[in-house]
Amino acid sequence: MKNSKAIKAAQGTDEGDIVLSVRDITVSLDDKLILDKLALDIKRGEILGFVGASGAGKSVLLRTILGLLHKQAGTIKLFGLDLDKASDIERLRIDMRLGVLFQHGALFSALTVQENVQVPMREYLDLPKKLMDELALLKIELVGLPPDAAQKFPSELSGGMIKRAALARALALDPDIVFLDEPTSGLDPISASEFDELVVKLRDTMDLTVYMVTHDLDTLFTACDRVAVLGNKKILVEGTIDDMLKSEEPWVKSYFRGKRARQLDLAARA
Ligand SMILES: Nc1ncnc2c1ncn2[C@@H]1O[C@H](COP(=O)(O)OP(=O)(O)OP(=O)(O)O)[C@@H](O)[C@H]1O
Repeated sequence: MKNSKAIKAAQGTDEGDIVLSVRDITVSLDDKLILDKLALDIKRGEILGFVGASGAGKSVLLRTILGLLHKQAGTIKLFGLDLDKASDIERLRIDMRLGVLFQHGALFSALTVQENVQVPMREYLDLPKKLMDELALLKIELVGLPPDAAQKFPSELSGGMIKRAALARALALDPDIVFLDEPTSGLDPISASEFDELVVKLRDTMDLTVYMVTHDLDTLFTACDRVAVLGNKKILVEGTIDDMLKSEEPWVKSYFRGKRARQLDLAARA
């Protein structure tokens, strides 16, 4: 366990500590059932790693939580509020407390890094340009990018810098929870591990809650407090890495006790 916030996150069962609560979510796309009465909670201050086989429905769940896909049944509560019952203004306030880093960074290629970071500010806030410029520079610095990255276009950045710029944009409104969709995919192992360290540091300093879809075993072993595994349209298993290592569920067993995972486990315990 990484720090006192993570310990608190692991202990907290109080309703107020649950940032996101998903119950009995059912989603069908093109008449194909993708998620079937799925349930999941994420507690304040924790880093939840979300894994599952390719095509299991991780992105579908994320997009459903964010309101980008329609669900057939179930409830999604963010900060204790049922999204189906939220008024427009409540929904807007909730949206302002969420940050999202989509797969592949998804920066606007025609905008500089600074302008990309300012997109959520322009969407939700009415701030003078000078203040927005200062805020964007603060976020750019926060994610470890040099100040001269602000005026660069995404095509001028390395893969690791693109992820950091996308993270800066996700943090633009000082969110309470960030959703990261495979943030380390495509990065070399050193950049990936630096990105993981950054996420942990931001969680510790900004009191963030992190929901991270990932295939990256390094990330799961080193950065995540808890892991949830999606399979058979539901959460198959959830718990700590130790719980994953003890699980007899076949997919979980082969994923977490395969050769590569065993090497990482030994390294983490050394
Ligand atoms: N908009 C859509 N319309 C129809 N089917 C879709 C749509 N989006 C996803 N699907 C289907 O839903 C299933 C789950 O896809 P999803 O992208 O959520 O998987 P995933 O677990 O995120 O996979 P990966 O790890 O490869 O990113 C797949 O069978 C996919 O083809």
